[in-house]
Amino acid sequence: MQALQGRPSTRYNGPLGYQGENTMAVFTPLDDAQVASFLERFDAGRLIACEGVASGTENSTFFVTTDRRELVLTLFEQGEHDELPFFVDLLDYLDEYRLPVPGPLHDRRGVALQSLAGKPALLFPRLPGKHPESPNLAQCRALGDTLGRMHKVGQHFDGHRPNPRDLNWLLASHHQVYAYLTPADQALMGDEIDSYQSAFDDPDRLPTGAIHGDLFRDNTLFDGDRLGGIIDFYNGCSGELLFDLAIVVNDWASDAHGHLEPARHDALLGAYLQRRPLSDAERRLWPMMLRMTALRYWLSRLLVVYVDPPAHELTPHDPERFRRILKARIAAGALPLPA
Ligand SMILES: Nc1ncnc2c1ncn2[C@@H]1O[C@H](COP(=O)(O)OP(=O)(O)O)[C@@H](O)[C@H]1O
Ligand SMILES: N[C@@H](CCOP(=O)(O)O)C(=O)O
Repeated sequence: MQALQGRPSTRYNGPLGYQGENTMAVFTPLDDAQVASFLERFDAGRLIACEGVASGTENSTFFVTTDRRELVLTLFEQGEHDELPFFVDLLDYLDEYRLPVPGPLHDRRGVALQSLAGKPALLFPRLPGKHPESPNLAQCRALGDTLGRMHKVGQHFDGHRPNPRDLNWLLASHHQVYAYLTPADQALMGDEIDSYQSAFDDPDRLPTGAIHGDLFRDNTLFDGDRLGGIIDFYNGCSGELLFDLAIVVNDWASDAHGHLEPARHDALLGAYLQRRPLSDAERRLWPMMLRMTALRYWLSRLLVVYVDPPAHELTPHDPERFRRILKARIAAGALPLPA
Protein backbone atom coordinates (compact mmCIF):
# COMPACT_ATOMS: atom_id res chain seq x y z
CA MET A 1 0.00 0.00 0.00
CA GLN A 2 1.73 3.02 -1.36
CA ALA A 3 0.51 5.55 1.22
CA LEU A 4 2.06 3.77 4.16
CA GLN A 5 5.48 3.68 5.68
CA GLY A 6 6.79 1.24 8.22
CA ARG A 7 5.07 -1.89 9.43
CA PRO A 8 2.56 -1.60 12.27
CA SER A 9 2.27 -4.29 14.90
CA THR A 10 -1.19 -5.46 13.88
CA ARG A 11 -2.39 -8.30 11.69
CA TYR A 12 -3.83 -5.83 9.15
CA ASN A 13 -1.11 -5.31 6.65
CA GLY A 14 -2.20 -5.41 3.08
CA PRO A 15 -4.87 -4.49 0.63
CA LEU A 16 -5.74 -8.14 -0.01
CA GLY A 17 -7.02 -8.45 3.52
CA TYR A 18 -9.38 -5.50 3.41
CA GLN A 19 -13.05 -5.75 4.13
CA GLY A 20 -15.36 -7.02 1.48
CA GLU A 21 -13.74 -10.43 1.49
CA ASN A 22 -14.50 -11.83 4.91
CA THR A 23 -16.36 -10.60 7.92
CA MET A 24 -18.02 -12.20 10.90
CA ALA A 25 -20.43 -10.68 13.29
CA VAL A 26 -21.97 -12.76 16.03
CA PHE A 27 -19.93 -11.89 19.07
CA THR A 28 -22.56 -12.97 21.62
CA PRO A 29 -24.30 -16.23 20.66
CA LEU A 30 -27.94 -16.67 21.75
CA ASP A 31 -29.91 -19.89 22.09
CA ASP A 32 -33.53 -20.31 21.01
CA ALA A 33 -34.84 -20.29 24.59
CA GLN A 34 -33.27 -16.87 25.24
CA VAL A 35 -34.75 -15.42 22.05
CA ALA A 36 -38.18 -17.01 22.64
CA SER A 37 -38.39 -15.56 26.12
CA PHE A 38 -37.12 -12.17 24.88
CA LEU A 39 -39.93 -12.10 22.27
CA GLU A 40 -42.53 -12.54 25.01
CA ARG A 41 -41.85 -8.95 26.05
CA PHE A 42 -43.28 -7.80 22.67
CA ASP A 43 -46.47 -8.28 20.74
CA ALA A 44 -44.56 -9.74 17.80
CA GLY A 45 -45.46 -13.42 17.68
CA ARG A 46 -43.73 -16.65 18.74
CA LEU A 47 -40.25 -17.72 17.69
CA ILE A 48 -39.95 -19.93 14.63
CA ALA A 49 -36.25 -19.45 13.81
CA CYS A 50 -33.25 -17.32 14.74
CA GLU A 51 -30.10 -17.06 12.66
CA GLY A 52 -26.90 -15.05 13.27
CA VAL A 53 -26.02 -12.54 10.51
CA ALA A 54 -22.47 -12.90 9.24
CA SER A 55 -21.98 -9.47 7.66
CA GLY A 56 -22.04 -6.95 10.48
CA THR A 57 -18.92 -5.37 11.88
CA GLU A 58 -19.66 -3.90 15.29
CA ASN A 59 -22.71 -5.47 16.86
CA SER A 60 -24.24 -8.95 17.03
CA THR A 61 -27.16 -9.16 14.61
CA PHE A 62 -29.76 -11.94 14.27
CA PHE A 63 -32.55 -12.49 11.76
CA VAL A 64 -35.56 -13.65 13.77
CA THR A 65 -38.67 -15.26 12.26
CA THR A 66 -41.86 -15.42 14.31
CA ASP A 67 -45.23 -16.85 13.37
CA ARG A 68 -46.23 -13.25 12.53
CA ARG A 69 -43.26 -11.42 10.99
CA GLU A 70 -39.56 -11.11 10.11
CA LEU A 71 -37.41 -9.20 12.61
CA VAL A 72 -33.82 -8.21 13.29
CA LEU A 73 -32.38 -8.43 16.78
CA THR A 74 -29.27 -6.36 17.55
CA LEU A 75 -27.08 -6.73 20.63
CA PHE A 76 -24.80 -3.73 21.12
CA GLU A 77 -21.26 -4.90 21.65
CA GLN A 78 -19.40 -1.61 21.66
CA GLY A 79 -19.82 2.13 21.52
CA GLU A 80 -21.32 4.54 23.99
CA HIS A 81 -24.35 2.76 25.35
CA ASP A 82 -25.68 5.96 26.90
CA GLU A 83 -26.11 7.27 23.35
CA LEU A 84 -28.57 4.51 22.40
CA PRO A 85 -31.66 6.56 23.44
CA PHE A 86 -30.63 9.19 20.86
CA PHE A 87 -30.64 6.53 18.11
CA VAL A 88 -34.00 5.13 19.26
CA ASP A 89 -35.56 8.61 19.26
CA LEU A 90 -34.10 9.39 15.84
CA LEU A 91 -35.38 6.15 14.30
CA ASP A 92 -38.80 6.61 15.92
CA TYR A 93 -38.94 10.14 14.55
CA LEU A 94 -37.94 9.21 10.98
CA ASP A 95 -40.29 6.22 11.05
CA GLU A 96 -43.16 8.53 12.03
CA TYR A 97 -42.42 10.52 8.89
CA ARG A 98 -42.64 7.29 6.87
CA LEU A 99 -39.00 7.28 5.87
CA PRO A 100 -37.72 3.78 5.02
CA VAL A 101 -35.87 3.14 8.28
CA PRO A 102 -36.29 0.29 10.76
CA GLY A 103 -38.31 1.96 13.52
CA PRO A 104 -37.51 -0.15 16.63
CA LEU A 105 -40.28 -2.26 18.14
CA HIS A 106 -41.51 -1.11 21.55
CA ASP A 107 -42.42 -3.72 24.14
CA ARG A 108 -45.81 -4.13 25.79
CA ARG A 109 -44.92 -1.29 28.20
CA GLY A 110 -43.84 1.03 25.35
CA VAL A 111 -40.09 0.60 25.90
CA ALA A 112 -37.76 0.00 22.92
CA LEU A 113 -34.33 -0.32 24.53
CA GLN A 114 -33.93 -3.72 26.21
CA SER A 115 -31.25 -5.87 27.78
CA LEU A 116 -30.43 -9.41 26.62
CA ALA A 117 -27.45 -11.62 27.53
CA GLY A 118 -26.07 -8.67 29.48
CA LYS A 119 -26.02 -6.43 26.39
CA PRO A 120 -28.30 -3.57 25.36
CA ALA A 121 -30.68 -4.91 22.72
CA LEU A 122 -33.11 -3.58 20.13
CA LEU A 123 -35.63 -5.41 17.97
CA PHE A 124 -36.34 -4.05 14.49
CA PRO A 125 -38.57 -4.93 11.56
CA ARG A 126 -36.57 -6.73 8.88
CA LEU A 127 -36.53 -4.51 5.81
CA PRO A 128 -36.51 -5.97 2.31
CA GLY A 129 -33.63 -5.90 -0.14
CA LYS A 130 -29.89 -6.23 -0.67
CA HIS A 131 -26.94 -3.83 -0.52
CA PRO A 132 -26.24 -2.43 -4.02
CA GLU A 133 -22.60 -2.99 -4.93
CA SER A 134 -22.78 -1.08 -8.18
CA PRO A 135 -25.89 1.11 -7.93
CA ASN A 136 -27.80 1.87 -11.11
CA LEU A 137 -29.18 5.31 -11.89
CA ALA A 138 -32.69 4.53 -10.63
CA GLN A 139 -31.18 3.43 -7.30
CA CYS A 140 -29.08 6.62 -7.13
CA ARG A 141 -32.21 8.68 -7.75
CA ALA A 142 -34.14 6.77 -5.08
CA LEU A 143 -31.39 7.34 -2.56
CA GLY A 144 -31.04 11.05 -3.44
CA ASP A 145 -34.78 11.55 -3.12
CA THR A 146 -35.00 9.79 0.25
CA LEU A 147 -31.93 11.55 1.62
CA GLY A 148 -33.42 14.91 0.60
CA ARG A 149 -36.66 14.03 2.41
CA MET A 150 -34.76 12.78 5.43
CA HIS A 151 -32.75 16.01 5.66
CA LYS A 152 -35.87 18.14 5.36
CA VAL A 153 -37.64 16.45 8.25
CA GLY A 154 -34.37 15.94 10.16
CA GLN A 155 -34.00 19.71 10.48
CA HIS A 156 -36.88 19.66 12.98
CA PHE A 157 -35.70 16.72 15.08
CA ASP A 158 -35.00 18.00 18.58
CA GLY A 159 -32.54 15.31 19.77
CA HIS A 160 -28.91 16.30 19.96
CA ARG A 161 -25.68 14.38 19.52
CA PRO A 162 -22.52 16.17 18.39
CA ASN A 163 -20.98 14.91 15.14
CA PRO A 164 -18.23 12.49 16.29
CA ARG A 165 -16.34 12.82 12.97
CA ASP A 166 -16.41 16.56 12.31
CA LEU A 167 -13.54 18.97 11.70
CA ASN A 168 -12.74 19.10 15.44
CA TRP A 169 -12.24 15.34 15.37
CA LEU A 170 -10.00 15.57 12.29
CA LEU A 171 -7.92 18.20 14.03
CA ALA A 172 -7.62 16.21 17.24
CA SER A 173 -6.90 12.80 15.66
CA HIS A 174 -4.85 13.19 12.50
CA HIS A 175 -1.46 13.30 14.22
CA GLN A 176 -1.99 9.76 15.46
CA VAL A 177 -1.48 8.34 11.97
CA TYR A 178 1.46 10.51 10.89
CA ALA A 179 4.03 7.85 11.83
CA TYR A 180 2.51 5.57 9.20
CA LEU A 181 2.37 8.09 6.35
CA THR A 182 4.97 9.11 3.78
CA PRO A 183 6.16 12.73 4.11
CA ALA A 184 4.08 13.57 1.03
CA ASP A 185 0.94 12.16 2.62
CA GLN A 186 1.65 13.90 5.91
CA ALA A 187 1.80 17.18 3.99
CA LEU A 188 -1.36 16.30 2.04
CA MET A 189 -3.30 15.57 5.22
CA GLY A 190 -1.96 18.60 7.13
CA ASP A 191 -2.52 21.05 4.26
CA GLU A 192 -6.01 19.77 3.67
CA ILE A 193 -7.01 20.17 7.30
CA ASP A 194 -5.59 23.71 7.31
CA SER A 195 -7.72 24.58 4.30
CA TYR A 196 -10.86 23.11 5.90
CA GLN A 197 -10.24 25.31 8.93
CA SER A 198 -10.22 28.42 6.74
CA ALA A 199 -13.16 27.29 4.60
CA PHE A 200 -15.41 26.22 7.48
CA ASP A 201 -14.55 29.07 9.84
CA ASP A 202 -18.18 30.07 10.47
CA PRO A 203 -19.87 27.09 12.13
CA ASP A 204 -23.37 28.60 11.87
CA ARG A 205 -23.27 29.06 8.15
CA LEU A 206 -24.44 25.67 6.88
CA PRO A 207 -27.90 24.20 7.52
CA THR A 208 -27.87 21.50 10.18
CA GLY A 209 -30.18 18.74 11.35
CA ALA A 210 -30.27 15.04 12.08
CA ILE A 211 -27.91 13.18 9.74
CA HIS A 212 -27.10 9.51 9.15
CA GLY A 213 -23.35 10.13 9.19
CA ASP A 214 -22.29 6.94 7.34
CA LEU A 215 -24.71 6.36 4.49
CA PHE A 216 -22.59 4.00 2.43
CA ARG A 217 -24.10 1.52 -0.04
CA ASP A 218 -23.83 -1.24 2.57
CA ASN A 219 -26.10 0.72 4.88
CA THR A 220 -28.94 0.60 2.38
CA LEU A 221 -31.20 -2.22 1.21
CA PHE A 222 -32.68 -2.21 -2.30
CA ASP A 223 -35.49 -4.38 -3.53
CA GLY A 224 -34.83 -4.00 -7.26
CA ASP A 225 -34.83 -0.24 -7.81
CA ARG A 226 -36.91 0.41 -4.70
CA LEU A 227 -35.11 1.62 -1.59
CA GLY A 228 -36.29 -0.90 1.01
CA GLY A 229 -34.43 0.68 3.89
CA ILE A 230 -31.61 2.69 5.38
CA ILE A 231 -29.96 0.94 8.31
CA ASP A 232 -27.10 1.33 10.79
CA PHE A 233 -27.77 4.79 12.20
CA TYR A 234 -25.06 4.50 14.86
CA ASN A 235 -23.03 7.35 13.35
CA GLY A 236 -26.25 9.39 13.37
CA CYS A 237 -25.88 12.80 14.94
CA SER A 238 -26.78 16.47 14.68
CA GLY A 239 -24.61 17.93 11.98
CA GLU A 240 -24.29 19.78 8.73
CA LEU A 241 -26.58 18.32 6.09
CA LEU A 242 -23.93 18.93 3.44
CA PHE A 243 -21.53 16.66 5.35
CA ASP A 244 -24.02 13.77 5.02
CA LEU A 245 -24.63 14.48 1.33
CA ALA A 246 -20.89 14.56 0.57
CA ILE A 247 -20.33 11.20 2.31
CA VAL A 248 -23.04 9.72 0.11
CA VAL A 249 -21.74 11.17 -3.15
CA ASN A 250 -18.16 10.05 -2.45
CA ASP A 251 -19.22 6.46 -1.77
CA TRP A 252 -22.02 6.11 -4.32
CA ALA A 253 -20.64 8.02 -7.29
CA SER A 254 -16.86 7.41 -7.36
CA ASP A 255 -15.17 5.15 -9.89
CA ALA A 256 -12.25 2.83 -9.12
CA HIS A 257 -9.80 5.74 -9.48
CA GLY A 258 -11.76 7.96 -7.13
CA HIS A 259 -13.16 10.18 -9.89
CA LEU A 260 -16.80 11.17 -9.82
CA GLU A 261 -18.99 9.28 -12.28
CA PRO A 262 -21.10 12.02 -13.88
CA ALA A 263 -24.24 9.91 -14.44
CA ARG A 264 -24.51 8.62 -10.85
CA HIS A 265 -23.51 12.00 -9.45
CA ASP A 266 -26.19 13.83 -11.43
CA ALA A 267 -28.88 11.22 -10.75
CA LEU A 268 -28.28 11.31 -7.01
CA LEU A 269 -27.85 15.04 -6.63
CA GLY A 270 -30.61 15.91 -9.08
CA ALA A 271 -33.13 13.91 -7.03
CA TYR A 272 -31.81 15.31 -3.74
CA LEU A 273 -32.02 18.93 -4.93
CA GLN A 274 -35.66 18.45 -5.95
CA ARG A 275 -36.37 17.80 -2.28
CA ARG A 276 -33.93 20.23 -0.70
CA PRO A 277 -32.23 22.99 -2.70
CA LEU A 278 -28.80 23.95 -1.39
CA SER A 279 -28.10 27.39 0.05
CA ASP A 280 -25.48 29.63 -1.59
CA ALA A 281 -22.98 28.80 1.15
CA GLU A 282 -23.56 25.08 0.65
CA ARG A 283 -22.99 25.42 -3.11
CA ARG A 284 -19.78 27.34 -2.51
CA LEU A 285 -18.45 24.88 0.06
CA TRP A 286 -19.48 21.72 -1.79
CA PRO A 287 -16.03 20.92 -3.28
CA MET A 288 -14.42 21.44 0.13
CA MET A 289 -17.01 19.26 1.84
CA LEU A 290 -16.36 16.43 -0.62
CA ARG A 291 -12.66 16.70 0.25
CA MET A 292 -13.23 16.90 3.98
CA THR A 293 -15.49 13.84 4.09
CA ALA A 294 -13.05 11.88 1.89
CA LEU A 295 -10.29 12.70 4.34
CA ARG A 296 -12.60 11.78 7.25
CA TYR A 297 -12.72 8.17 5.95
CA TRP A 298 -9.08 8.05 4.92
CA LEU A 299 -8.23 8.99 8.49
CA SER A 300 -10.81 6.82 10.32
CA ARG A 301 -9.73 3.79 8.28
CA LEU A 302 -6.04 4.47 8.94
CA LEU A 303 -6.82 4.70 12.64
CA VAL A 304 -8.53 1.31 12.55
CA VAL A 305 -5.64 -0.29 10.67
CA TYR A 306 -2.74 1.19 12.60
CA VAL A 307 -3.80 2.73 15.88
CA ASP A 308 -6.92 1.14 17.28
CA PRO A 309 -7.68 -2.24 15.66
CA PRO A 310 -11.03 -3.83 16.59
CA ALA A 311 -11.06 -6.34 19.42
CA HIS A 312 -12.72 -8.92 17.19
CA GLU A 313 -11.28 -10.81 14.22
CA LEU A 314 -12.49 -8.37 11.61
CA THR A 315 -10.79 -7.25 8.45
CA PRO A 316 -10.67 -3.47 8.15
CA HIS A 317 -11.86 -1.23 5.32
CA ASP A 318 -9.22 -0.05 2.84
CA PRO A 319 -7.98 3.50 3.67
CA GLU A 320 -6.39 3.87 0.24
CA ARG A 321 -9.78 4.12 -1.46
CA PHE A 322 -10.43 7.41 0.31
CA ARG A 323 -6.95 8.77 -0.26
CA ARG A 324 -7.61 8.24 -3.99
CA ILE A 325 -11.00 9.93 -3.72
CA LEU A 326 -9.44 12.87 -1.88
CA LYS A 327 -6.73 13.30 -4.53
CA ALA A 328 -9.33 13.08 -7.30
CA ARG A 329 -11.51 15.75 -5.64
CA ILE A 330 -8.50 18.06 -5.24
CA ALA A 331 -7.58 17.56 -8.89
CA ALA A 332 -11.17 18.23 -10.00
CA GLY A 333 -11.22 21.65 -8.30
CA ALA A 334 -14.55 23.46 -8.46
CA LEU A 335 -17.31 20.98 -9.20
CA PRO A 336 -20.50 22.01 -10.96
CA LEU A 337 -23.72 21.00 -9.22
CA PRO A 338 -26.96 20.26 -11.06
CA ALA A 339 -29.15 23.41 -11.08
N1 LIG B 1 -33.55 -3.81 9.78
C1 LIG B 1 -32.85 -4.60 8.97
N2 LIG B 1 -33.44 -5.23 7.94
C2 LIG B 1 -32.76 -6.09 7.14
N3 LIG B 1 -31.45 -6.38 7.31
C3 LIG B 1 -30.81 -5.79 8.32
C4 LIG B 1 -31.45 -4.87 9.20
N4 LIG B 1 -30.54 -4.44 10.10
C5 LIG B 1 -29.39 -5.06 9.81
N5 LIG B 1 -29.54 -5.87 8.74
C6 LIG B 1 -28.51 -6.76 8.14
O1 LIG B 1 -27.54 -7.05 9.13
C7 LIG B 1 -26.25 -6.60 8.70
C8 LIG B 1 -25.49 -6.07 9.93
O2 LIG B 1 -26.20 -4.97 10.50
P1 LIG B 1 -25.50 -3.62 10.92
O3 LIG B 1 -26.47 -2.82 11.71
O4 LIG B 1 -24.92 -2.97 9.68
O5 LIG B 1 -24.37 -4.19 11.87
P2 LIG B 1 -22.92 -3.63 12.20
O6 LIG B 1 -23.13 -2.28 12.83
O7 LIG B 1 -22.38 -4.67 13.12
O8 LIG B 1 -22.15 -3.55 10.88
C9 LIG B 1 -26.51 -5.55 7.65
O9 LIG B 1 -25.47 -5.44 6.72
C10 LIG B 1 -27.79 -6.06 6.99
O10 LIG B 1 -27.45 -7.03 6.02
N1 LIG C 1 -18.56 2.88 7.04
C1 LIG C 1 -17.28 3.26 7.58
C2 LIG C 1 -17.05 2.71 8.95
C3 LIG C 1 -17.72 3.58 10.02
O1 LIG C 1 -16.98 4.73 10.27
P1 LIG C 1 -16.32 5.00 11.72
O2 LIG C 1 -15.64 6.33 11.61
O3 LIG C 1 -17.44 4.98 12.71
O4 LIG C 1 -15.32 3.89 11.94
C4 LIG C 1 -16.16 2.89 6.59
O5 LIG C 1 -16.52 2.41 5.51
O6 LIG C 1 -14.98 3.10 6.87
